[in-house]
Amino acid sequence: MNEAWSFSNLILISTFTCLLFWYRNRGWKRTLPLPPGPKKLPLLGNSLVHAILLSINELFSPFAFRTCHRPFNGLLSLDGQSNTAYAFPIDSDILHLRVAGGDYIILNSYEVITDLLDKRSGIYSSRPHVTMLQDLALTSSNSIGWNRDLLLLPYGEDLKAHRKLFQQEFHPNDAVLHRPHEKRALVVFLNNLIETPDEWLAHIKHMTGTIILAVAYGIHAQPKDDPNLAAAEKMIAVLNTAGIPGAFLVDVFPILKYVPYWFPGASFKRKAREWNGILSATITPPFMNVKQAMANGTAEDCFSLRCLKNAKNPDPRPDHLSSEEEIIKETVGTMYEGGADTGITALRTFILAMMCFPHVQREAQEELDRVVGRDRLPDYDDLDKDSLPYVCAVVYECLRWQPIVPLAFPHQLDVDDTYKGYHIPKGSTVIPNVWATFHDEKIYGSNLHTFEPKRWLLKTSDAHREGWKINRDMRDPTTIAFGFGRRVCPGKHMGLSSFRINVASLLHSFNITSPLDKLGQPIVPKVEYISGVLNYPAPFQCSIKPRSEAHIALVQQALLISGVEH
Ligand code: HEM
Repeated sequence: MNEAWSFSNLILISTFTCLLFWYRNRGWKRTLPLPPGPKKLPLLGNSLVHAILLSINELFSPFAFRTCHRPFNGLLSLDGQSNTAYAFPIDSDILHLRVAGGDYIILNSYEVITDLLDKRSGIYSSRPHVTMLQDLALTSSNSIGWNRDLLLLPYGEDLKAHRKLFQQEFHPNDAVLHRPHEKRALVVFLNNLIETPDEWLAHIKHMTGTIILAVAYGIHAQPKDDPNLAAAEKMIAVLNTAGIPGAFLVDVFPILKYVPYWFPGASFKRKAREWNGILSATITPPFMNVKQAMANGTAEDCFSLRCLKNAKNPDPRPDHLSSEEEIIKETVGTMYEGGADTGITALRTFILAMMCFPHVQREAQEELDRVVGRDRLPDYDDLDKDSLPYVCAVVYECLRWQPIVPLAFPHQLDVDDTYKGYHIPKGSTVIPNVWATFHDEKIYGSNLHTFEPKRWLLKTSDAHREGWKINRDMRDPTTIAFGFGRRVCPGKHMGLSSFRINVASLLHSFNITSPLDKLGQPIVPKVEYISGVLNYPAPFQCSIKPRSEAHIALVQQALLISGVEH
C-alpha cells in the first residue's frame, strides 16, 4: 500500500516537474511577443470567430488577405473590395493568426517576404502538411502511387532530388529546348481561334496541355478529345479541390484519417481512394510508355527520356521502376500540376485586361506593327532582345494587376525564429501575400486597380522618334509572381517565356473586344475574380477576331510549315 502510494506520488511529482520545465522553457522562448493579429479566443484561437463568418478555406483565400495591406482596416473582406466582415485596426507587415491550434504568419510586404523566405530560406522552405492529399489521396498501397508530390514535399533530401531534376531541365539556358513544342502548339492555337473563336478557353487549355505533354513525355496531343489531356484535367481538378487548406475536416483534425472507410461520415476517405486512382492513372502510364519506348529504341526526346537516360540505378525491366526512376516519374508528373493552370490563368487575365483596357491593346499593336511588321509572326528573338518593351510591360502588368498565385504556395518554418522583435513559432505556416506586395501604393502609385503597362516603362527618344524601354529601377515582377527562396517556381523561365510569346502573338494577329448585346451595343466587361490557390477571372465572354486577311494568311502559312495535324 505504502509502496503503491509512494510510486504514484513519484509519478505525480515527476509529471509536475516536467510540466513546470516545459512551461518555463516555453515561457522563456516566448518572452518575445507573436506578431500582431486579431484577438484570439482561449484554446480556439481565431478559428471560431472566423468559422462563424466564413469557412476555413475561405479564410485562406486571398480575398481574406487582400485588405491586409496598409492602410490596414480589416482582415476579412467578403468581396475583396469593401465589405469588411471582421475588422481590426492593425498596421503591420507581419501578422499572426491561430487557427485550430496551428500558427499562421502572413507576410504583407516585399521586404518582410524576402527577409524571411529568401534570406532565411534554409529554415523557411518546408510545406505545411495537407493530410487529405499527402496521407490519403496521394498515398498508395501499391507501387504505382504518387507518394512524393514535389509541390508538397517538406524541405529535405527528397525535395532536393526532385528539384535538381526539374532545375536541370528548366534552366534558363535550356529554354530553347522547349520552344519548338511551344511554337507548334501556338500556331495550332492561333488557327483554332480563327476557326472557332468562341471556344477560346478550350483552345487555351488545349495549347497549354499539349506543350506539357510534349515536353514531359514526347506525346503529340490529338487535336480533339485527347485522352491524356482529359486525364490531366481530371487530375488538376482533384489537386485543386484537395489542396485548399481546410477544404476537408481531416486537414484540420488529422486524427480523422484513421476513421475506417465504412464509418458514417467517412466519405472523404472513399473520395481519397477514388482520387488516388485518378492521380496514378494520369502520371504512371505515360511515363511507363517512355520507359518501354526507350527499351525499344523508339522513344522521342523529352524530359522523361533525358532523366531516364541519366539514371544511375535504373531497374533493367522495362515495366518496373527503381526508386530513382520513381523520383523521375513523380517529378515529371508535377509539371502538369505546376504549369497547366498557371499558364491558362495568365492568358485568361490577359484577355480580360485587353477587353477592359482597349487603349493598351492599341498601343501594343502599334509597337508590334512597327517592330515585327505584317509579313511574319512575332518570334522569341523579338522578346529576348528587348525589341518589344511595351508588350513586355503588358506581361508584367498582367502579373501585377491580378496575381496568378496571389498568396504563392504556403511555406512552413522548420525551427523557432525571431524577427523584428517577434517570436515566430516552429511549424508556422508562412503565407507570402503576393497580392499585397503587388498592390503597394508606395511602389506602384495610387491607380493600383488600373491596368497600366506604362508604370514599368521609361520614355526614350533618339534622333527619329520617341519610344519606350523597361524601367530597370522598378523591381522585376517575376521575383514576386513566381514565389520565393528555395521553393521558387522551377518552371519560371519556361512559364514566362511561353506567356510572353503567347501575348505577343495574340496581340499581333487578333483584336480582343467586348461582345455585342442583342441591341448591338458592346457589353461592359466586369473585372470579377474567383480565388482559391489561383486567382482566375469568373467566366466571361469576349470577341476575338483576326485583325485582317493578311494576318489569317500568316497564321495558316505558319501552320502549314509546322506540319502539325489539326
Ligand atoms: C505563369 C506561369 C507560372 C506561375 C505564375 C507560377 C508560379 C508559381 C509559384 C508562385 C510557385 C510557388 C513558389 C513558392 O512556394 O514560393 C510555383 C511553384 C512551382 N511551379 Fe510554377 N508557376 C508557373 C509556371 C510553371 C511551369 C510552366 C511549371 C513547370 C514546368 C511550374 C512548376 C512548378 C513547380 C514544380 C512548383 C513547386 C516547387 C516547389 O514546391 O519546390 N510552374 N509556381
